[in-house]
Amino acid sequence: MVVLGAGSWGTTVASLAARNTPTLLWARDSDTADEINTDHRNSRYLGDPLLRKDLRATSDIVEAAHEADVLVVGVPSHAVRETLSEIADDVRAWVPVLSLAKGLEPGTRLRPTEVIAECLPGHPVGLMAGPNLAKEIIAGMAAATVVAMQDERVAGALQPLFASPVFRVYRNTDVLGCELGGILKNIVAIASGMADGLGVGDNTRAMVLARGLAEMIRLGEAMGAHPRTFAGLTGVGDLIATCISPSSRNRRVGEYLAKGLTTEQAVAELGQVAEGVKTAPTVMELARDHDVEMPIASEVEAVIAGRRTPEEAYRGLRHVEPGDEEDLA
Ligand SMILES: NC(=O)c1ccc[n+]([C@@H]2O[C@H](COP(=O)([O-])OP(=O)(O)OC[C@H]3O[C@@H](n4cnc5c(N)ncnc54)[C@H](O)[C@@H]3O)[C@@H](O)[C@H]2O)c1
Ligand SMILES: O=P(O)(O)OC[C@H](O)CO
Repeated sequence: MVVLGAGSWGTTVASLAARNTPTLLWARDSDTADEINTDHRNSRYLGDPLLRKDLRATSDIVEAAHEADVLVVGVPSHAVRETLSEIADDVRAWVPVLSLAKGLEPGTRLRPTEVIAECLPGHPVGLMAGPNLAKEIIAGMAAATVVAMQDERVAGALQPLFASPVFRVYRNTDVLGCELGGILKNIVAIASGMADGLGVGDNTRAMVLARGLAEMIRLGEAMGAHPRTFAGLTGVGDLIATCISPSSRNRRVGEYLAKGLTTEQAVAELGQVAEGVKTAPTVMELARDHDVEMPIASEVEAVIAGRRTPEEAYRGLRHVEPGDEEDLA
């Protein structure tokens, strides 16, 4: 297996896979690749935990592409096209490709699996998503994930490559629903972080999660996803993990914004990717296209763009007329 992107999640997934199959991780910078090969650590992104000793790393992306019998794309959404365009002619035909990214491509509004399908036509494409905070998984804590792919036979062959006694790998054929769950929960997590930063209380936080989920289902259904998918690991599961975890980068961005940092300052303070920041405006474009109301996402987008403070956003949400709770569509 080859994993592209040696950030927190790409490295963690590569280390999980190395337990089951020979795995090569591509890192953009050679220092990271050297550290993984010699110290079996990625201190910049994961701190001290040891990676599998049999995980190999390289900073040569073409070498990595040639070796791939399964290709896992672990770079952030905005970098998927640029990364794959470097190796489009080097990946063997029919190699399955799995995305780990939880954002939308700015400009095109495409999901990572759609970008992959454009860059590598003819390959079976899917994704892996779920409540998967890298720091917990690399520390050996138990978790579950979902491999989503239209071709169940290929998905079934991929499941055991990532599994361990403490990492359960499910499968799902609703690629759109699973991918949207991972993308949309990041925006709700920013709202949840703002709630934490403002000290608004747990009832409000729970309301944000529940009504945020309603927005996710509304947009998902309008785009053609199965609403039931949002009740699973990639929907409510990932939403809960991201909204409550102190280590979630998206939640932390919300907290920094509530403490008065600008978006630029919050992102700089984080030093890692928080996909919800770049994805929120694109999600609002999709909501308008599909004529779907997403008041929480709309307020988050306004705060990120600097048009509102977090206090004003929460005050604004109080003016949303509460309708029939069951009317998700
Ligand atoms: N960290 C997690 O717990 C976690 C869990 C599940 C999914 N994800 C998703 O995985 C994706 C990657 O996130 P991460 O947490 O590993 O991010 P990260 O911030 O830890 O690392 C980002 C990685 O991407 C690389 N990168 C950044 N810009 C690039 C570019 N233009 N071209 C090539 N490479 C580039 C960096 O060098 C780094 O290796 C995101 O979409 C994220 O939402 C993360
Ligand atoms: O740290 P975050 O906010 O990018 O979230 C990481 C994962 O998506 C949680 O499943």
